[in-house]
Amino acid sequence: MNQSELFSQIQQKSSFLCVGLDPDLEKIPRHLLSEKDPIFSFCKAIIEETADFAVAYKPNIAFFEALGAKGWETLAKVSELIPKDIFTIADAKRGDIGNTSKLYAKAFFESMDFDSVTVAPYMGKDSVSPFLEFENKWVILLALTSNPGSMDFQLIEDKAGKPLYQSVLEKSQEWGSPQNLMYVVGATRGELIGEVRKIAPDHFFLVPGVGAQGGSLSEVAKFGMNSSCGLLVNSSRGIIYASSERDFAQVARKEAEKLQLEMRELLEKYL
Ligand SMILES: O=c1ccn([C@@H]2O[C@H](COP(=O)(O)O)[C@@H](O)[C@H]2O)c(=O)[nH]1
Repeated sequence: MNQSELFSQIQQKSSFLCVGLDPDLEKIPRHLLSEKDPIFSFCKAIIEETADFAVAYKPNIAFFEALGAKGWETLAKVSELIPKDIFTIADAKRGDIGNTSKLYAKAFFESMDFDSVTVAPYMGKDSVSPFLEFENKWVILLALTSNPGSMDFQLIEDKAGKPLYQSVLEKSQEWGSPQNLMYVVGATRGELIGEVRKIAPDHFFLVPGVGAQGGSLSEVAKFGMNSSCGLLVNSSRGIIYASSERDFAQVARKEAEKLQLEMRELLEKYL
């Protein structure tokens, strides 16, 4: 999916919601545990109920690979289930020497047909470029993450007072373009989202951290939206674990709809 197709989905659905699929056997409703593949049944129900409001799904690979070979099979089945007009993100946070990154890219873009994969910038250009070589696929580079530990490295300033995350944004724009490179920017970072937007005016941001991590959707829109929206705002636990009972999928639908209604207003306000 290219940038204008993504923007057109956002306009059609009046939504920039990404539903995060973080299925944990210890958290999914107990009645599903008797099913042949409880994680698949859980994700299927969530996707079916939330697809009207979502423009992206983000399976976090950790929750699947923790289950071994079976988890990878489930991930493949789940990714095939996502409607084709909805953007898919493999949240895998990969990146290694070029030779190895090439195989990570093949895993997510060829063996499975994800539109994008999250990548860590730490190993530099040759670790990121192999992902960028795939046509019509996206790298989503970690820039300013939502967790408290982002302070440890990302906010450290160089001698000129420039924080590391800003160097990541500037340097990486030499590797990819707004057509194949997005950035992870945490919803918990408040006004700093505006600083990121100044450095990367045309790139899409994947913004995790609303809901369970306490980030504010209205602040994200205020500081981060551009003329093509430029935002995919993720909520995982706030949607998928809103109920742990038999009604979990219907309650997830209500939570997704609530976010979409807020997003509709924000799109009307800022676009
Ligand atoms: O900076 C980051 C990067 C990735 N994540 C991931 O997004 C979801 C957030 O889940 P919630 O339940 O909505 O908090 C999860 O998969 C994280 O691994 C992030 O939170 N922050």
